[in-house]
Amino acid sequence: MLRTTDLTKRYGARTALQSLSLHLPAGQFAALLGPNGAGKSTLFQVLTGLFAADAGEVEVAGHSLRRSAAAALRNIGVVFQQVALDLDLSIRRNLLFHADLHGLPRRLALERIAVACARLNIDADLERKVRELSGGNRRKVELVRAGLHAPAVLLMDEATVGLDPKSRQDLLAALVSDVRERGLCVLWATHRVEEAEQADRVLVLHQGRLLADGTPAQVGQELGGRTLEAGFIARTA
Ligand SMILES: Nc1ncnc2c1ncn2[C@@H]1O[C@H](COP(=O)(O)OP(=O)(O)OP(=O)(O)O)[C@@H](O)[C@H]1O
Repeated sequence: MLRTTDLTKRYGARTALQSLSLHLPAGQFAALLGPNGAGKSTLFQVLTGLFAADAGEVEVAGHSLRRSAAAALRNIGVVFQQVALDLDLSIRRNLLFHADLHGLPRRLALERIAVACARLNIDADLERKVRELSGGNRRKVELVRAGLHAPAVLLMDEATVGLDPKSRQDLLAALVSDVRERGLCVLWATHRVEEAEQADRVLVLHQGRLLADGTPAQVGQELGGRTLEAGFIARTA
């Protein structure tokens, strides 16, 4: 579903991604675990076409990002670290704007907005301006927006920042059901080991390279720790 082959990205003399090759199938919830500066955001910027890679290939749902960018990008939903909503528009207007960009029929868009907002408990606030919402609820609007065009691949960069424990749990439950029922492929960038432990698979990124790849238990062992956290800290500190 999502494949990178020998992906390399440099900023001047600094190499942020070094020959990174990954394959994530449909129906998998993968955590991209890396310390600050590992290259997680850079990978997302390359995957979403914001930056061109210096070398290597990206394929999304069978479409090459280089040769068929529009088709590849149609299959990606993304939540970046920074909030990117129009603060002076209501939740509904922000979401409809995104739906229009993707050419979603209005009735379908309204239906998906209603269902997704109810799932994350922000349906009572649909007409409120985003400026009036708490940081956590703004985050939820971004999450709804990322999934509105039903992408095959969802990229989440530190998606739970600002969410309280209950909201974090709701979000994870909603994602897991999309992964299991709809075959969604999720790549969840985080530096929180406890979040990575809930994923089907953990990819550990360090200094732009893949350090370990497997189930949370396998990766803990591969990194030589008694737990995933111990191994992660020992090898990336
Ligand atoms: N625009 C830029 N110009 C120069 N160097 C950059 C730029 N963006 C990132 N870097 C460098 O590239 C490397 C990877 O950074 P990146 O932001 O991708 O890491 P990250 O894993 O997302 O980190 P964090 O968890 O802190 O967000 C770091 O060494 C960073 O300093």
